[in-house]
Amino acid sequence: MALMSGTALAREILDDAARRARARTGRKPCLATVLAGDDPASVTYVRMKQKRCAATGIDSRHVALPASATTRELVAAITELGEDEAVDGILLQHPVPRHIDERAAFEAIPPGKDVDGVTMHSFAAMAFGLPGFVSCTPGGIVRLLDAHGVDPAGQRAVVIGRSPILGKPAAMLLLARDATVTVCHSRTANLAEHVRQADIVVAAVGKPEFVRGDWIKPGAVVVDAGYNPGNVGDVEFDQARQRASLITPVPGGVGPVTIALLLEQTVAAANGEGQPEIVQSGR
Ligand SMILES: Nc1nc(=O)c2c([nH]1)NC[C@@H]1CN(c3ccc(C(=O)N[C@@H](CCC(=O)O)C(=O)O)cc3)C=[N+]21
Repeated sequence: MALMSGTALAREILDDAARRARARTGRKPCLATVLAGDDPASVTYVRMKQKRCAATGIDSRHVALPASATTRELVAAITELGEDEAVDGILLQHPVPRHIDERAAFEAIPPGKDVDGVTMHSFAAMAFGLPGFVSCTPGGIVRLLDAHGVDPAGQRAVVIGRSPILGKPAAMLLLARDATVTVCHSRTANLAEHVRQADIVVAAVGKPEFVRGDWIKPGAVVVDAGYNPGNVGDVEFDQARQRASLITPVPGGVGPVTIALLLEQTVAAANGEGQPEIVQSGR
């Protein structure tokens, strides 16, 4: 078993982003973070993102809305950031309070500022293999595989979880890399049987140690994208590591790479790169 560490890769991505910040504009890029409510885990995650911005030469601006904010109020706040020329990227922290229409809020982010890759535009571009911003955790997973010499082409990949910003886009990106992708979820029958067949396992359920170590096929590559309180992943790490050829630790695996991608895409947005293009057939 070898560890698929994310800290070194994140460092590389961030160093590169820091070097390219200001390249075109002469000013620092700016990431706006938006948080509705005061969920303690979300507050911590947003703070981590802001700290990483500061260390990378990226300005950040924070918009805090009360948990009682309406969909209209959240959409209005995001629309304003979208129109603000000083803002290059917008991150709306997920999850939002239950009464808010999260999809409507995400769609208020203009595609060119969707550095978190959460809009329908970004998802479609990702699914069609067109230029655009990728969802940060799924993008980070593919970068981790690349950095460790894992080519998904022709491999059986099992993604556990189908959330709009994690499992589903992760499946699309693995498909784009020619993996044979199975998406498992809460209604999947015989989950263990699916996982036992997998050359690459991506765990994105959000349940601590939900994926049992003895489900892992010997030699498989295991990516744990679970964020649970207390820094516990979705995979039973100690048991899984005895079977896996490569496995991401938690912490120090997918998490740091996720944030690195967010900042990389913020710099790209500021430099006018990754700007989604409308593709016309010309026919
Ligand atoms: N719109 C949106 N985009 C997101 O990307 C998003 C989100 N909402 N909501 C919540 C999840 C969670 N998330 C994490 C990112 C990095 C770490 C991370 O770097 N964790 C450190 C540990 C941190 C610690 O020590 O507490 C690690 O894994 O090494 C964790 C969690 C992004 N998310």
